[in-house]
Amino acid sequence: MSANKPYQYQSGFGNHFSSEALKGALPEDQNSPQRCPYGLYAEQLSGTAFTVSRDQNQRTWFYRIHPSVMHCPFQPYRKGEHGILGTFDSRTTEPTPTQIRWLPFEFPQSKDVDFVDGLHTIGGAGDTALKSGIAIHIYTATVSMHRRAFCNSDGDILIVPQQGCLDITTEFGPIFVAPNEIVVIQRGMRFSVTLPDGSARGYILEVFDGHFELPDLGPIGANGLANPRDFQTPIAKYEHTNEQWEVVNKYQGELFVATQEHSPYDVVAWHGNYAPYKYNLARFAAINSVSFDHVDPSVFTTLTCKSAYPGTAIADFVIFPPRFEVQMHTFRPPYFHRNCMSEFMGLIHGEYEGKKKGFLPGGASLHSMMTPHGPDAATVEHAISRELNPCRVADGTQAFMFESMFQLRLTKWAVENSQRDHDYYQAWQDIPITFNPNQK
Ligand SMILES: O=C(O)Cc1cc(O)ccc1O
Ligand SMILES: [Fe+2]
Repeated sequence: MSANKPYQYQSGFGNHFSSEALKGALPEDQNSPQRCPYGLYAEQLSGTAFTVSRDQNQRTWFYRIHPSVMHCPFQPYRKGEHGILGTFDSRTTEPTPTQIRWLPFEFPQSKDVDFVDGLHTIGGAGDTALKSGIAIHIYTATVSMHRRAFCNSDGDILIVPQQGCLDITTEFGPIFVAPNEIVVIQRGMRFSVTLPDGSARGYILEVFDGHFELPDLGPIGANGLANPRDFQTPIAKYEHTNEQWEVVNKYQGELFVATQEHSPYDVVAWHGNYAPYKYNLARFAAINSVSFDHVDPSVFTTLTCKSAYPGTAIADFVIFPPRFEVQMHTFRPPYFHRNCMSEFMGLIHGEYEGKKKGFLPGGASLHSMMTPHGPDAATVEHAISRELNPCRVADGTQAFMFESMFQLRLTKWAVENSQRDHDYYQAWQDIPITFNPNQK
């Protein structure tokens, strides 16, 4: 893994940021001067409807060399060939309540698959056109994007790199993310992914409505979990070239491409609160039970995309961080359960505390709404017989969960994937049955 490049960032979550690569490029007293400093053009990027309440309103003003409208018409790109979906109905996807697990997703054989071509939708719910639902994607890429930008009109994406760093150029400036960090790139933002390690694999959660926020802390108080100051937003950096670029636009789950004679990364300055950010999962300040019983994993919510139902998320991004476990007279692993939310899990590195076998870095599992699941037999055997001394759990490990109020449907790619573990149900078949009516 390459070292984190010394990029500079602005710190804070949801701040009104401002950044200029050329001193004086930001108009000082207004957004849209008749003529902007240095002859730049002002362009607004809206992340919420103009009229949403002030506390929800998100937008950014770019000061750029070319207005981004200077491009040729969009044409279909790899229609019917790419692996991406934006609508999840009976024509395209199938539901299954069975527990599903995938071994690590395979890299493409060919050495010319970039981040866009290497995207595969696993499943999702709803429809981008109605701005209702989510999608979960996997990326496996073997080459950097070359004079090509990606732009998603369908929603915000949260990228979880699992293998390989991503050096991401955005309209807001460069962001460098390594495994164990995440990056959120919101609807409509152009970005290009370079692979400093030659290849990369990871997971993507896409929400078709709303934006990710920090969860409320309630009785926890003012600090803890993901702290706002640990979120990092890039600073402006521009290039002025007249080479030909492609902008690949995901719109309604389809891809379209347009060419233009300038770099999309010609933003000299910007200000606003609609901006991408990264976060290092090692910064998560975990809160948990220090007495007894297993606490629900919601204590590990890192980011949440709220629905209209208070407390019920369109999607939560939950992590299982290294920590101490100290609960007495307690079955310590994740409990057996059936959930009214869908649970998609991935593993960045290490071994998940609920599974001794088969859940591997770069793989995934799906426990659908109300589908029974829990620790595997080997984990149970250990948990019911071990000594409950305080100890470290999940050291050297980082698992995560995309938890959603929606019922997910799976793509053919996911269902028929060569990495699907058809024996997953075996994980629970040897759980020791210890019932004895004569011994309490
Ligand atoms: O199913 C899982 O492994 C995720 C999970 C972890 C946990 O600690 C409690 C509940 C839960 O769904
Ligand atoms: Fe679960």
